[in-house]
Amino acid sequence: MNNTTTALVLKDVTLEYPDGQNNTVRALDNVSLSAVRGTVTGLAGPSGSGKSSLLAVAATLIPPTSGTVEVNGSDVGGLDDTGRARLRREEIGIVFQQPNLLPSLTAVEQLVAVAHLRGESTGPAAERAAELLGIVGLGGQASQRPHQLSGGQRQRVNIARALMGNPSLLLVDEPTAALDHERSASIMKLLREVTEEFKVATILVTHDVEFLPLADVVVRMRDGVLTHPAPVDTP
Ligand SMILES: Nc1ncnc2c1ncn2[C@@H]1O[C@H](COP(=O)(O)OP(=O)(O)OP(=O)(O)O)[C@@H](O)[C@H]1O
Repeated sequence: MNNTTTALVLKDVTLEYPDGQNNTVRALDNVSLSAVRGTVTGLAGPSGSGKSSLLAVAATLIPPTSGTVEVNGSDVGGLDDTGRARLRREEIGIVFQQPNLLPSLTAVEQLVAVAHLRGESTGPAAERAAELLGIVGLGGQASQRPHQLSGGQRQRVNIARALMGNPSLLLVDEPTAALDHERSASIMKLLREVTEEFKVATILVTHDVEFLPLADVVVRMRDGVLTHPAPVDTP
């Protein structure tokens, strides 16, 4: 691990998808963006503007058509599949809209399963998992399975799970889409707190402009083009 303070650098990233008719759809158009550890970057923009595509490229799940992606100092373009998978495991936490927890596992087991994938042994992993669940406010729910948790609690498990690998970059896609206002506000507050506590660079895609002021930087997308940092109170 390089431990740079800038966890993500996208330089002139363009992403084109085939449209199925010998043409392409340009989802990202010359996007340049960097994200610093300990800060939240809010990413807003209308449906279809390219926000999920940007997260997928940053997550190293989709290679860009052109441009470069650096995660914690490593040039992703120079890595093979194994190298990218390792980088993802070691540097990137992902929180999707739906928590996608495994129905048969307890909250603590959801987190320990991630550690097992990284080759860690159960004892220290269970200790770290319990600590993380405490931090996200679920100290008393460690033995509960997803169906015994509320939507907000499930999203908290999801966030704790994403932090389990000690990432430098946390990519969060519409984390409150399925939650009521009060739960949304507390999830956003939690994301702010863990960003500072774990010194992750958080990129937060949200439709909910009400929560954008909690971001340190707000960027907006339109038609694949990034509108560069705007004041957080810009409507
Ligand atoms: N797998 C794909 N194949 C072809 N086109 C795609 C694919 N995924 C996305 N697109 C297109 O790329 C553009 C950007 O889509 P993207 O999902 O990144 O936008 P978004 O801002 O995340 O939208 P939303 O807010 O609705 O999730 C859109 O025109 C979309 O139709």
